[in-house]
Amino acid sequence: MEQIIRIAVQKSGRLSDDSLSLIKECGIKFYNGTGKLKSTSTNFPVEFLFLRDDDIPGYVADGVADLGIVGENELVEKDKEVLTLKKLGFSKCRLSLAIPKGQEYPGVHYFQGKSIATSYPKILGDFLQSKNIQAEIHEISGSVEIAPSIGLAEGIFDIVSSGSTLMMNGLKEVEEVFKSEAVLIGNKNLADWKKVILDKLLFRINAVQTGKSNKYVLMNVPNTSIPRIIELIPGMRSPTILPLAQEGWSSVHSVLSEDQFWENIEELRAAGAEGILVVPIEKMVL
Ligand SMILES: Nc1ncnc2c1ncn2[C@@H]1O[C@H](COP(=O)(O)OP(=O)(O)OP(=O)(O)O)[C@@H](O)[C@H]1O
Ligand SMILES: O=P(O)(O)OC[C@H]1O[C@H](OP(=O)(O)OP(=O)(O)O)[C@H](O)[C@@H]1O
Ligand SMILES: [Mg+2]
Repeated sequence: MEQIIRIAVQKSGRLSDDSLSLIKECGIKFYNGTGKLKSTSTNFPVEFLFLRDDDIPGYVADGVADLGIVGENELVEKDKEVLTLKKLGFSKCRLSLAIPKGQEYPGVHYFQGKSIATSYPKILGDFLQSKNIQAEIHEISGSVEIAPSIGLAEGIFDIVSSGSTLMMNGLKEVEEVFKSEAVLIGNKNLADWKKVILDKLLFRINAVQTGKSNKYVLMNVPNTSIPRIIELIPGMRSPTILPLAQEGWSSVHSVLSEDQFWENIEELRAAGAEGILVVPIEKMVL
């Protein structure tokens, strides 16, 4: 039998598009037709399981799936024994306490004796305990923001990203408790041959992530400025310098992180750089 590993990804929701894009950017091809809950890649030894995100930590802990992509919020809430292998940088959000907009908020003791609706009873319970607050946790599975307006609870504890769902429901965020993003998780007892496949996958993910956080930068520079420009943009090893057709000028190429580019842009121009182009990098292997 061919040796393949299983990766659990969310079937549809806030994680699924970015999870599938990352897999595709890693050059892994698979068929993803609607309704198909299992798919084997045609060019990488992996099978995908498309699941509810709630089930992913448990499936990975039990070894039904070897790897999974899930939000840290769900991972910590489910409290399963798995390895966190890599932060993936998407589906960033936070878990926060919120109360009706018109209420005054004197501090976290506001919640003493109150009722709070949430889909994250464990994370909320741990937070309240750490603050020595007794509150009634009312677990509901979705549409948590509706709870105060229908008299179900006095406050809520739920996912916030832009804050627009809170605003639309007359609520305000008062305590940020937990920051989350998507992570790649793995079973704790992967066989050695599975670890070999995992290493290949991590290598590809790293190349995609490093590419995304860097830019290829090209600029025209008078030759007299080249030493100063090299100081400003050292590049991976050192910049490439090619002569322009016009005497006394060169084209300087380098790889920079986006932040570094913006930090140095004024100095680059002051040093005489012009015609500066910034180009995205698809993959980068250091
Ligand atoms: N508004 C948001 N912005 C960014 N990330 C989010 C947002 N909402 C949720 N997430 C992240 O994406 C994960 C999945 O969110 P989603 O709303 O798709 O979950 P779900 O409704 O529980 O899906 P499922 O049907 O798979 O159980 C969350 O656990 C969280 O990590
Ligand atoms: O701060 P915001 O940008 O408004 O995002 C927060 C909302 O996003 C998620 O719900 P989603 O829209 O995914 O719907 P769901 O209830 O189906 O999970 C989450 O449950 C919040 O309700
Ligand atoms: Mg879910």
